[in-house]
Amino acid sequence: MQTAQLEKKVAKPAKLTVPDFQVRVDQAEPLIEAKGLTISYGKKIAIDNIDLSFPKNEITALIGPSGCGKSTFLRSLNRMNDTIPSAYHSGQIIYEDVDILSKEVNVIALRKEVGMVFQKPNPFAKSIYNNIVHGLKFYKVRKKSLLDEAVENSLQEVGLWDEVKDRLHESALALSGGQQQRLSIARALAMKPRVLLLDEPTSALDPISTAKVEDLTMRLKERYTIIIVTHNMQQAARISDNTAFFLNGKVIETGSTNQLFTNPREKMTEDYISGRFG
Ligand SMILES: Nc1ncnc2c1ncn2[C@@H]1O[C@H](COP(=O)(O)OP(=O)(O)OP(=O)(O)O)[C@@H](O)[C@H]1O
Repeated sequence: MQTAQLEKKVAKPAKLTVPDFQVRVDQAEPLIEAKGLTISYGKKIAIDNIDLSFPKNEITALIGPSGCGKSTFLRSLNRMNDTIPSAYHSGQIIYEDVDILSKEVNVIALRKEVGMVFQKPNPFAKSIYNNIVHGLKFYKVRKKSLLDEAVENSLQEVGLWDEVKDRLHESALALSGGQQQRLSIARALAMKPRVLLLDEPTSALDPISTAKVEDLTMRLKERYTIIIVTHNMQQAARISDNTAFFLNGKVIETGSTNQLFTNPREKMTEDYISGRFG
């Protein structure tokens, strides 16, 4: 009942109506799809006419050498590039039959659906509790029982609840780096997104914390569609279902992770995954 109330409250914010992403299209494959996407920063083309789709409830890894456009592409999926004045795009990204790059799209509603976690853990300088409820309060969720429930559920989801339940009102900045990154994921999950974008989420973490975040990511795909940028090819091979290899702003090859790593179609993919460049 409480969860239903929470969903209702989060799903229907008073001012967010265009477009209504709450309409669920079950079994629609792919969930999100770039079509002829080009992104430039001024005259510099960072993403060059890419077509790429992301199956629902699967993990897709974006790999490629530094500067090939992986983060630019990832950020376009929830319109984070909007904050960069020189960024310009053409093409489409289709989600729920809507081109999310369209000017009419409500970007705040989009970012609730398509959550993002960054390379460095970035908890707010607030308590653990207030980190989790930050987005919900923005959506005018005020009832304490709903907020409490969201905090417990999302911390349980990332395996942090038992570690922090006795210090929810202490600063999130006192957590370890690995815990902070799981808190960042929990904060995104509290908004009940459908898609989770992870931009090198373990590159600042030690091996044990990395393993925890990898295990968590694999568990989360039951409920979320996950797109992860990683420089760590073992990580891509361990956790992803699909991999896209980027080079110079283009997707050179995409396919199942198993196929791409064991039997790449393209010579450039083979050279990259075997460490000949990058
Ligand atoms: N804000 C920006 N302004 C101008 N150019 C940018 C900006 N962000 C990225 N670029 C350029 O766009 C290209 C793609 O960068 P991007 O960060 O997307 O690559 P990446 O593959 O994610 O790299 P890395 O693996 O090093 O993070 C690079 O040439 C980069 O210098």
